[in-house]
Amino acid sequence: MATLKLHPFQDSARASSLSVAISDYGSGSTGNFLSLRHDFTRLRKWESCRVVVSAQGAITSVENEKHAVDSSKTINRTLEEPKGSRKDLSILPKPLSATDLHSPNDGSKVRVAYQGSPGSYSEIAAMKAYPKCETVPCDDFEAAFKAVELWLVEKAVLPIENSVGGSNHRNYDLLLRHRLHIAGEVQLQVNHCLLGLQGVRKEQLKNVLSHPHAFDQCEMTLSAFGVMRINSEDTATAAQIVASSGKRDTGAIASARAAEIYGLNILAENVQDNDNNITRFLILAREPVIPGTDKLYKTSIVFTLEEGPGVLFKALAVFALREINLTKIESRPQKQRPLRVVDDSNEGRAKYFDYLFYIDFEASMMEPRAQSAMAHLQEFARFLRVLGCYPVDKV
Ligand SMILES: O=C(O)C(=O)C[C@]1(C(=O)O)C=C[C@@H](O)C=C1
Repeated sequence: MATLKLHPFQDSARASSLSVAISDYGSGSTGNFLSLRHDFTRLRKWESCRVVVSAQGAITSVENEKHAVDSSKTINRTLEEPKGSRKDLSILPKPLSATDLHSPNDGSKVRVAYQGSPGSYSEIAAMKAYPKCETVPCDDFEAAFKAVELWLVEKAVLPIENSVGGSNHRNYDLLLRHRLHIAGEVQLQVNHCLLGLQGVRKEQLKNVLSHPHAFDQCEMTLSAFGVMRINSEDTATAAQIVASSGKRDTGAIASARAAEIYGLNILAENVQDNDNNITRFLILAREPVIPGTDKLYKTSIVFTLEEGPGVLFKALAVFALREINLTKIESRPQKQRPLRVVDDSNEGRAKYFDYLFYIDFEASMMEPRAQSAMAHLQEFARFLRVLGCYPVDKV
């Protein structure tokens, strides 16, 4: 007997069976799949359930969990087996078949992982990129990366920068830690709404829940409003908590879609400080996009440089010399080697901080000027990786 805790990976409105992964994500093992035949149609997308499986692999009970969002990992499930019990051979990995791996080009049936709950901006971005996709909520970004790596989904969408708040640093670090490719970008106009329970007026609110980035984007509005801010995992989870708490003095900043999903009232629209509040998301995939020259392409790279005067200037010159426009530059500490010793000849040791440079430039890797710029950069970069070359998106 084993107990599994899972979230549906298929559109629960249609799912009659689920394929779930039971794996140790820490070791990066793959392919531990178990097929469950059960009618999960009453399980809503953001809910989890507890499934008890017999030694023969049959489902003996399915309990719907009351609380909508579970703090345990969405993707990382464990098989709890009582100590000393016989090994359950029926749950050994089932080989993937060609149909499991099939991913059509029209966007339908494409499964896209994102961090947060249904109604979050990341989910909205996934639906902008693949209107017919099946969106898969994940507890955190790490889980979204792993869902792609383990073939549970085809793509992951994650926010990387916002026109007002700037970069999402953690996601830059994750890009390097994992070996996924950037297969596209999504530019999304983010219009925040102030949400509350039905019949509540905005003057009644004492607390507002939301994601810290959403708070940053609504700084002036919230300061004028004088409410207590409470951080949540994402904006849609904030809306969900308000809906389930029943607290009339608590509101959320989230999308209009979140209001609809969780049955909240929109108390105010467009509460962001700047009308041009645009968040840029990256689409990650196991395979790179084969770049073309048919439309405008962007290339994202990351590199480190040797120590020396003007090295960053030289690195940037490889683009300027070829008239290649840079759209983003970001530097992040090298977590593996944050410091480098530059002089230990005198007393003490001179140490500099060691940085990684992330650059986005407007050119396709199919263009000779982009290829020669990379060859030129490689001459003095200690490390260089092309993260992806993908079509430019517009709002
Ligand atoms: O909280 C959400 O809904 C998200 O999708 C995350 C996120 C972010 O991290 O920047 C995405 C878009 C908005 O900028 C606000 C929040």
